[in-house]
Amino acid sequence: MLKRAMFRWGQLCSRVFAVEFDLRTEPLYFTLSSNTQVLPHTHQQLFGDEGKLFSLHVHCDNRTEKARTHAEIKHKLSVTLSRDCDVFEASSFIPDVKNSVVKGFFIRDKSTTTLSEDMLKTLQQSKSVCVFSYKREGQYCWQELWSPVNQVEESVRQYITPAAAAEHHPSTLNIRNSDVFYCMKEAYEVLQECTDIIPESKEVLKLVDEQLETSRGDGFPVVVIEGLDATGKTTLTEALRESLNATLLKSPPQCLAPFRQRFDSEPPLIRRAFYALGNYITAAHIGKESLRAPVILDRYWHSTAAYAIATAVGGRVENLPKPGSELYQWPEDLLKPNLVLLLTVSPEERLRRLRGRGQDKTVEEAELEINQLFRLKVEEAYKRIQNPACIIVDASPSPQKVLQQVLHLIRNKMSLVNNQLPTQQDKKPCNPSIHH
Ligand SMILES: Nc1ncnc2c1ncn2[C@@H]1O[C@H](COP(=O)(O)OP(=O)(O)O)[C@@H](O)[C@H]1O
Ligand SMILES: Nc1ccn([C@@H]2O[C@H](COP(=O)(O)OP(=O)(O)O)[C@@H](O)[C@H]2O)c(=O)n1
Repeated sequence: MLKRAMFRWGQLCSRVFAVEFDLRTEPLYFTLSSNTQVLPHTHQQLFGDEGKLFSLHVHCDNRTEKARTHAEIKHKLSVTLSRDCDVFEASSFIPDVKNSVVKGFFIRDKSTTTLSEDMLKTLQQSKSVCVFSYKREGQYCWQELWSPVNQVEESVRQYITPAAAAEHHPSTLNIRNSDVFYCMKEAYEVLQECTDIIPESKEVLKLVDEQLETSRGDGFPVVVIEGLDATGKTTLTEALRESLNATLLKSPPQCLAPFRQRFDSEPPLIRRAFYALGNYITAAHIGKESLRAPVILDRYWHSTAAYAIATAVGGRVENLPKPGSELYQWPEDLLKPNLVLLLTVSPEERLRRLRGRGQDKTVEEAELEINQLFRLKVEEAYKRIQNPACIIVDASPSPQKVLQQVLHLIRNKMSLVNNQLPTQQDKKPCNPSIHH
């Protein structure tokens, strides 16, 4: 059974394994070979230490089950293992082949307890988890299928062989349709697959279905304000609404608010599909509202994609998909805004504003505070998104100055596309049911 499962990933020897040993450096890459290979210093750091070494990989055909199993294991490892255990994100992939990644973890257990073995034993009973152990012999190290009783049928000893860095970081290979969705159908299908395990999915899909096809003609301008938490989006969007007599919308829309907490606790595949669908509901609202007034949007697809990419991509900013990658392309079926503005402030000013506000942050935002790398990746991903790209706005001056600067940008842009900004009297009666 174990052996069969293993080969369902494709030939093991054509795969590269990556262990995120130190998030500030490249992952450690290795392949498997039947020949012995002296490990270089870099790999000795991982394999050369004392302790028991294991890796486990989640590989099942059902993507929602796979995503949930991976998240459950991650949680279990973090709450159960002792302090003497190091757990690293690990994956196996075929270089530069999309969707070839099998995600998992590498465990280095220096404790004298059997906690990790006990847990692996339980996990291994699941048909979707494959566990390897690593043994050292002088300067060599080999991998074999792990069994608690050392009785794995046909277990083959495969020597660890260092491999060159992949051109595309493995975590970028599975982004499309797992973390970022480029058409509504793909995100919709994910929630359809979860209706049994997450009953709220049905309600979300119903809300999506209720939105009519939207096509936007030559309505009023649509301006998106993006940025990390506490960069001043709420302050600015409110001020713009006043100044331009505009309609203020958000993504995710208010109608999804009751479901947000539920989906925020789900693994990325499901969580990101939820936010992706939120954009399509907001798009339908934009279509209607922009016929009668300018629309200001507090977050839209740039946020969905930038946060998803930055979370999916491990380690350094250099690991992000390269500028120009198709992963930064706006979905073809999602209504495009006329202008996207990215508010930026220095990390120090942002922290000052966060503290001043003193309110609860989402887990992700709390992570931003301690995780400079993540913050840098979100901002960089924002800047790489194309068609429409965002214009960067320095949001460190006073609210009034930021507003003036942004009004200037909007007026410039609108005179270029020949779009009129309305006067107070121009605003047409609104449909209160879609006011957010
Ligand atoms: N231009 C500004 N200068 C100084 N403080 C600001 C400015 N804009 C917003 N703030 C303050 O920073 C905090 C976060 O602003 P907010 O508009 O809520 O950000 P966001 O909606 O992006 O999370 C609030 O306390 C707000 O009063
Ligand atoms: N259009 C959007 C908006 C938010 N999001 C997600 O929601 C989180 C931020 O939302 P938030 O409500 O905490 O942001 P603020 O409006 O409080 O700054 C991000 O972490 C994104 O993962 C998204 O994916 N797409």
